[in-house]
Amino acid sequence: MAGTSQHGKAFIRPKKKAHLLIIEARFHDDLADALLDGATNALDEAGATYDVVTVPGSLEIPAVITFALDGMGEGGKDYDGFVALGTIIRGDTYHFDIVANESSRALMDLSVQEAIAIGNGILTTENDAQAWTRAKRSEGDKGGFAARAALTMIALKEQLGAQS
Ligand SMILES: Nc1c(NC[C@H](O)[C@H](O)[C@H](O)CO)[nH]c(=O)[nH]c1=O
Ligand SMILES: CC(=O)[C@@H](O)COP(=O)(O)O
Repeated sequence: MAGTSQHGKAFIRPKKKAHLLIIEARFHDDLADALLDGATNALDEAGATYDVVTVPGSLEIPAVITFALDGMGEGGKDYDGFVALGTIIRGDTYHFDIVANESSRALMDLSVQEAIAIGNGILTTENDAQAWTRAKRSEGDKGGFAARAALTMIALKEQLGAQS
């Protein structure tokens, strides 16, 4: 099936027992369950631990990462990385482009400017069918992919010397 390759050899695991924050947008509830199932399964398999916070829509995800980063400087919980989960399905208006482009742009800005490990598991699809194919753990498992991507970025940060 097109678009669901897992690129398994690209994934590496951190040496440390990583603790991550999963931020899930539940705008599409059942799809959110499927993405979370994939992400938590991948982190469990890797021996990582995680907290989960829920937001209404994908546009809220990047700010939660900023809240967590601010909290880490103020005695809050430490996170080694972040997993963003959500589904954006095209509707009739330009809103799709706003939500899809701005959520990804903000995640990219955060990852580069703050040097943090983020796995982007926000689906942007034309319809429900495309979303389900990608969200299900038994099919595209994009939640699992995003979690493994976050772990890989944590490992690369370890290897390249930037300490969190
Ligand atoms: N249409 C979708 C949204 N829209 C909601 C926004 O993300 C946001 O919650 C709202 O504008 C309030 O700030 N979110 C998704 O995750 N998926 C969609 O398809
Ligand atoms: C993200 C979307 O496009 C969406 O859910 C909004 O739908 P619409 O553009 O029909 O208002």
